[in-house]
Amino acid sequence: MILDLDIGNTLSKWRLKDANSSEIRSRGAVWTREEWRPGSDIPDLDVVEAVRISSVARKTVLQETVSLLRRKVGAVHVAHSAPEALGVINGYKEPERLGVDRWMGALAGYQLAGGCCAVDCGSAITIDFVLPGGRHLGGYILPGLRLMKESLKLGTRNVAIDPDSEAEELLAPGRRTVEAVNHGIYMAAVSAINRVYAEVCDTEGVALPLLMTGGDARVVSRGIQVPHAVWPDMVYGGLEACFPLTAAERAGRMSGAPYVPVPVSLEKIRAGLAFSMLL
Ligand SMILES: Nc1ncnc2c1ncn2[C@@H]1O[C@H](COP(=O)(O)OP(=O)(O)O)[C@@H](O)[C@H]1O
Ligand SMILES: CC(C)(COP(=O)(O)O)[C@@H](O)C(=O)NCCC(=O)O
Ligand SMILES: [K+]
Repeated sequence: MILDLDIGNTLSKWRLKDANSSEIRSRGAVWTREEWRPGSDIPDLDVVEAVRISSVARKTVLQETVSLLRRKVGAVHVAHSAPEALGVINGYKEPERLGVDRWMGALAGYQLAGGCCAVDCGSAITIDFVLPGGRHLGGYILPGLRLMKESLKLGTRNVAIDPDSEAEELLAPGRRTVEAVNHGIYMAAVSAINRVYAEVCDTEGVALPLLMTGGDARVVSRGIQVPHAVWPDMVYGGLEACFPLTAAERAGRMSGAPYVPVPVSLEKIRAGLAFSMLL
């Protein structure tokens, strides 16, 4: 079994993948905290022959996790942001400072779709661009839905957006504080993604496939008008691409990868942008 770990600022996600059949056998998440420990909802390490880790948590969390795992598992692979990997050139001036979850998403998106816009809606919302040919442009970081809500301190922090809500409902003016807050932050997230996508495609002269991941991807995606795909395992896809262990992975296949969304034409993207700016 292969254990894949995606340690975010809020949640540490894991999944167990069968090295022979490539099937995902189980998955789960625990709060990111001092140390990642095998426990009730975390897999039994006896069946694990290799671990792959993407972590944006504090260095000590990663160090402790790795030293715990190294005692029990033969192969522990830790992903790092690099100046170049798998045909993608990191756009950061200091490439190692790019969040490794963003780097994993960019690599996975590039492997799947050639160029892409990779959006990760977690504690933060990140929007990264990779052009066909592999140049990563860098990206945008904004607070995630939960962080935006917590920063307001209006006593609404415990009333989450219902992930099953329709976008239309969430974009309407709120008529109570909690509704005004939820609809406001939803509007902020959705309009930022729509706008950034259109602006960068316009500037670069290319309509890029849009891929979304993260805990809030499903609800945010309902407000995104252009074609896109939600890929919950996108960060894991980057781990598979960087550290291929199975035959399927060595052939470039990533578990749970979606069909590549066909973007609308650049003309349509530009028309939408002009319309929204009343040009
Ligand atoms: N069951 C859940 N528990 C906690 N957060 C959730 C849950 N479902 C959705 N979320 C949302 O997902 C976010 C965490 O998403 P995730 O992509 O795991 O973040 P990160 O990678 O930053 O840890 C939270 O900030 C919250 O808005
Ligand atoms: C931007 C992030 C906080 C997003 O993390 P997440 O919301 O997935 O927990 C993370 O990618 C990070 O710590 N990045 C380092 C800074 C940067 O990418 O520029
Ligand atoms: K994120």
